[in-house]
Amino acid sequence: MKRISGAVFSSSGETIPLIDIGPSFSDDASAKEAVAADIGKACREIGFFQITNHGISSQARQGVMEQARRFFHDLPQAKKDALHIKYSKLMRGYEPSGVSNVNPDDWKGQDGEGKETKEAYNWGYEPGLDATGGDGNYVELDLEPYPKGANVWPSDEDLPGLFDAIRQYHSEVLTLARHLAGLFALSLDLPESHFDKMMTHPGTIARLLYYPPQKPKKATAQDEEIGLGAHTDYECFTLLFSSETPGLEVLSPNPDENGRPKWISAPAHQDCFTVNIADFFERWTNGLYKSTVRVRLGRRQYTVHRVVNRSPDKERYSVPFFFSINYDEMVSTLPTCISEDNPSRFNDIQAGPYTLERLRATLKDAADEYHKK
Ligand SMILES: O=C(O)CCC(=O)C(=O)O
Ligand SMILES: [Fe+2]
Repeated sequence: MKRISGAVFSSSGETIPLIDIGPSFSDDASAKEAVAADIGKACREIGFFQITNHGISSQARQGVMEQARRFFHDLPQAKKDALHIKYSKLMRGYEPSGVSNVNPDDWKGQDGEGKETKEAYNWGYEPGLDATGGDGNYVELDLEPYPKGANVWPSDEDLPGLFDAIRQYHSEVLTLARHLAGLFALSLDLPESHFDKMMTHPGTIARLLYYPPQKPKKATAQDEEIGLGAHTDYECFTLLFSSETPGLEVLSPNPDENGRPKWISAPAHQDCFTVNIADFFERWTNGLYKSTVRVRLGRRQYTVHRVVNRSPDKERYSVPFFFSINYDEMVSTLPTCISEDNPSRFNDIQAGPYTLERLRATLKDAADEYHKK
């Protein structure tokens, strides 16, 4: 066992490490290297960690949480329905429960009904959400240039202040994500600036998520209600902020004493962000950094994280931010992750088309018809 920044870290990955990234903002190269080393270790072992002293203002955090509550509670259903993702070919806007399942197994036996209870509101990068203003070359997931972004926002009359709160949150978190990308580079024996040229107009999808409290369980019910099924994320890494109702669960690399999957509940601290590695980065690092711990049991394969709001009376809200590089960027396996003994296991991939394909796979057939047109 090793203690990292106050958190108990077990080498078998039984807890989610907590890393104080404050020292990484100093000019002291060795302090930066030390934080990068802690991050690298967490990424190789479990692919999840939490960060404190991240620099995101409490105004940005509280502001976006307040807007999440207002979006799901105060906006009339008809106004939400007018923003339905079915009107957006990039799945921007309002996603009622039942429209998508991140785990395709969850469609089965549901008579076409989705199993997940979450509701979402999705948006993506636009230059106005980036503190740098972008480089003028943004292209979307489908590689089309949308100078103003493909987003669909509620009107300022319906939800005054929502756009401003989201703009502040998105731009602060994007600045942090670029900083973290530098630490990831250091942790992989690359210069800190290695990713800079690839994140001048980076794909960044974010969403407000709402998980209702658990309904009383029927005697006949087999399963608990799932907020968001077992899945991995698709991009480079995710930065998650949530309300204080816990719900995020991460699959342990070790099964429980009966050989069943063991889920670790992620603490929901108001001053922490949870960071996890996603599939694009796992491929890019030749599998060195884990987006997924897979446990095979019978015919089912369990993947790395899910959300179950177990509270009978408290709602959970969260705001994940999925960080990608520029969507038009094509990447080959990072040079420091390959050697003669460990050649690249993955083909070159382009960030936008890869992510779009993964997103579309979460939609049920009816919605697919629309989006695949
Ligand atoms: O809401 C959460 O806690 C996690 C959300 C998540 O895993 C996702 O949106 O991919
Ligand atoms: Fe996720």
